[in-house]
Parts: sequence; C-alpha cells; structure tokens
Amino acid sequence: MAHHLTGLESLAGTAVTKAHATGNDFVMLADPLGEQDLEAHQAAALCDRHLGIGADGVIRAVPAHRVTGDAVVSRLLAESTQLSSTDDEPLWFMDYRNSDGSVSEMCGNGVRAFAHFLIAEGLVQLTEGHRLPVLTRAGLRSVRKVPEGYAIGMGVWSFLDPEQAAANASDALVIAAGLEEPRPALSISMGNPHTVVALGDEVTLQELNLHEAPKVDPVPPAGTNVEFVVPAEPLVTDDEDGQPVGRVRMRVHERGVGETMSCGTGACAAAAAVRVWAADDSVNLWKVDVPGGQVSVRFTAREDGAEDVELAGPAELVLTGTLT
Ligand SMILES: N[C@@H](CCC[C@H](N)C(=O)O)C(=O)O
Repeated sequence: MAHHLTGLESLAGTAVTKAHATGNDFVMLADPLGEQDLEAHQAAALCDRHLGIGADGVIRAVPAHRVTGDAVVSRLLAESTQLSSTDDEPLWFMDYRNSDGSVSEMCGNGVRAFAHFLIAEGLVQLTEGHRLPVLTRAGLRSVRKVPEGYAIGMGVWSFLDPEQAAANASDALVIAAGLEEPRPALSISMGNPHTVVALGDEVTLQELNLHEAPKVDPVPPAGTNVEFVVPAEPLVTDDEDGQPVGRVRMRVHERGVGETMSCGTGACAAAAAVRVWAADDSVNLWKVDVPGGQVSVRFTAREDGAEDVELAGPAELVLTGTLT
C-alpha cells in the first residue's frame, strides 16, 4: 500500500482545535510566538476530509506583531497608528486560508469561531459590553458577545463595480448546474469578493448542483464567492418586538473551497444585494437561512452615506487534539 506524505509531518505535536460556525468548519491553531507560518499545501492537507482533519478552512491565531512574510499585515500595521500589538497586549491576527490553501481577505463565520477559540484557549477575555478587536487581511474587525453567540463589526459593504451596479443593479451573469439559463447577478465586496444571484423559488435553489463551480461572467479580478438567494415570501415580516425583519434563504459556492454550509461574508453580501434589488434600505435587520443554520445581518447608515454591517450567529468548538 502506498505511503502518503501529507505535508503535515513538520506540524507533528501541534495542538489543533476543530470549530464550526453554522456548519462552516475550520481547523484552528494558536501560534502566540509566530512560529507556525503555514504553507498553502499544509493548510490544504489539514482540510483534506480523507487524509487530514477535514474543514472548509484553516485559521491560525497569531499576534499581529509576530506575523512575518505577510505583505498585507505589514502594510496594515504601517498604515495605521491606531493598530498596536505587543507581547503584553497582542492584537490577534486571523490568518485564514481556504481548504485549497489559498488565502482570503476575510471570513465572517471564521471571526466568530476565532473569538470563541481565543477565549477558550485563555488568550483573551471578552466580557459583556466589550469589543474584541481582530485583525484580518481586510482590516480591523470587532467582536462582541450576543445571546446567540458573537456579533462581528464587519465594516462597510461596497459594490465591486459601482458604475455597473448603479446603472442596472446587476454587473454579471451566472450559470450553474441546475439552472436553465444564465441569471443576472450583483457583485459586492465584504472585504472579499461576492457575486449574488437571485432565484425565483425554493425548488430551483434546492436543485442547484454546487459540486460544480458556477460560471461567472465577467469573473472579478481576484475570483469570487457565489451566493444564490431566494427572498422569503413575504420578504419582510415583523419580529416579536414589531421590528421589520427581511428574510432570505441562501446557498453558497465559496472561492477556494466549493459548496459550504454557510458563509458569513456571503450572508452579508446577499442581504445587501436583496436590499438593492428591493430598492428599499429601510429594513435594517436580515435573517439569512443557510444549510447550516441561521445568521443575522444588520445595516447601520453612516454619516458619509456608507453602511456598516454587523453579522451575528453562533460558534462551536468540536474537538481539540494533537497532530501526530
Ligand atoms: N466562509 C467564509 C468566507 C471564506 C473565504 C472565502 N472562501 C474567500 O475566498 O473569500 C465566511 O464565513 O465569510
């Protein structure tokens, strides 16, 4: 029988934790001294569901000032005088990689899992009413505790192609296995790229075959995550406090991964796109149903006209172990 070298040999003895946030699963590693800069093939090997642990992505927790060889982190630290990280008061960097080993700027579900992991490891404390800053390649994010788990300050959303989006609320065509014809889509940045496609009904959503990557035309320069959404009928209802809540159901094909049970940045992009299509920004709270559960997305208008996004949902740790 062939002996498979998985690329994980150099990580023998490393403690790992498996975590998930609405079914989007991650292998988590704490690297307080910045000694375990993962290579792409090692991340892919950890995520392999047969030869590794199995996950949609790997997240390394490392103090920002201990990160070496990441141009984005160096730039973020150099650009902002507000970002400070020391051994006494580390600013934790979420070093996220997709299951194919590629890096991404941001992972919304990952930030919830990251906060939960840092707390469980005793690396940070997060008390009610406080915010934990987290550095990502998309910039600084913040985490607070909420009854359902964690709420992440995701920063503002934006169009990937503002001119096209303003002209006709669509800037791409997407075809996927299970769709009869290409559908118009809207591309949105949540720090990472998303292309959101609206479908007319639940049956079409369920019948999509996302084992095959959807084809997007034109493909955004850095590739894209593709979200398929079905607005609820009616789209907006009142919650128990009489507050209007918009509801959508979503499936996602992630860049660098494939279909996942949930995508936090994708849920934010989906809610933002549906608000644009509905031509109504008066509904600020959105519940997004994904195969792995539900997340909520809240929009808050800023003075400059942009909108801040907050993503909330649960996070769970599944197991801890040691790589052999
Ligand atoms: N699942 C994540 C997004 C992970 C990164 C994505 N695949 C990309 O390449 O941008 C989320 O919860 O946001």
